[in-house]
Amino acid sequence: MKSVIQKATRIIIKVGSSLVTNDGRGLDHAAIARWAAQIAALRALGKEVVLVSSGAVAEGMLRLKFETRPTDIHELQACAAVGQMGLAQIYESSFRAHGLGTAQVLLTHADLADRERYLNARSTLTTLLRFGVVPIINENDTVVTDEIKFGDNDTLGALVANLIEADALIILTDQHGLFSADPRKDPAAVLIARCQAGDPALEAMAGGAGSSIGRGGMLTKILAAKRAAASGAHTIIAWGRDSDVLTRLANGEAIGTELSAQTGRLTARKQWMADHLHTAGKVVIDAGAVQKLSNEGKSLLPIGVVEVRGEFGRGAVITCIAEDGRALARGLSNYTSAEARRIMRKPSAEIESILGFLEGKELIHRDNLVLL
Ligand SMILES: Nc1ncnc2c1ncn2[C@@H]1O[C@H](COP(=O)(O)OP(=O)(O)O)[C@@H](O)[C@H]1O
Ligand SMILES: N[C@@H](CCC(=O)OP(=O)(O)O)C(=O)O
Repeated sequence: MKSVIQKATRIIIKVGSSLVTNDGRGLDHAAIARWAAQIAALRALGKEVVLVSSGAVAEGMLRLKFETRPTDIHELQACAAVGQMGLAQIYESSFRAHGLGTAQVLLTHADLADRERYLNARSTLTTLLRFGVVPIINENDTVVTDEIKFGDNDTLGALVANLIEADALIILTDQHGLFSADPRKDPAAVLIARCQAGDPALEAMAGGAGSSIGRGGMLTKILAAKRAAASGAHTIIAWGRDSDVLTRLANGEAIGTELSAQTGRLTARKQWMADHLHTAGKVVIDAGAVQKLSNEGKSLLPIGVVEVRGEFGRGAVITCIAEDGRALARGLSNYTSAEARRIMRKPSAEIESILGFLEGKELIHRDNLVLL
């Protein structure tokens, strides 16, 4: 049977500060070169990869000659800004050696909390993947304060997995995976090879960060796996210093800890939509569209829409109703209510000339549609 990583086509890989900066001694060029080579190999297998990299603060501290982590938020932010330049430079040159381009994406909490910005972040990331570029993500530390920080990149990695509906999240760290207790403190601790993401028993095993370099520790990794599982992504926690860790995973080797998601990607999305009680708007669809949706499992095209009710934005959950008022389905709209009114009853080939752009030839794609 194929492993989670063999099956995955879209993978988020998160690397922690201690790995990236050689425990705070400075950017680990050799390790970064090895990850770049392995990610190039994953891409050659047809997999899309997004890298979430920590290390800006640790690298900036070194460059600005801080012996200990500053407590002043602005000094920390200055470190992050300086260190991020180092990260961008080393990733760009390491991937370039394999003919791959990189793109820097710095995100804040506000970017993912606001629907419009969330959708923009999603479109940009998927566009970068389409261009064959490797997005390198970090938190935009220079503009966030403590209260609105993701705080740790394990959480950010999981949110990115949710954002672009990745199949898997690989968290590389300085331990071989999740142990029954913190191995730095308990020599009898044993590696947990497989478990279910979200199992509350795991939280009791995980402690905080093992060094002053890392932020999250194991608990944030366990919680990240739970969050990733909500959109159907499986998580692997593995030892990032293993020189072939990513290729071994891609070859189906069972290394590290696998935290499996209980629901598949599509099911998770459809469940989320089914749970959405308050929908922003409604579209009335004709008999032909009712047939396509209910009996043929097809997408909803604008041509089958006869009326748009309420106001909604792109990406809103809307309800599809038949002309007799029966609610039939719920789904994510590719267009705003105003745009939907302009393209309803029109063939999809005309969308671009009417609106000046094309978000999709469907008003609701069938992957984003759940029948009621
Ligand atoms: N149950 C556990 N299993 C493995 N590591 C644990 C556990 N509990 C706490 N840890 C600690 O978590 C550390 C990894 O987290 P962290 O230092 O934040 O790394 P990273 O920079 O990779 O995010 C390990 O070095 C380890 O000491
Ligand atoms: N944005 C911060 C990341 C902090 C962080 O989450 O560190 P880690 O626990 O090592 O993944 C930085 O680049 O320094």
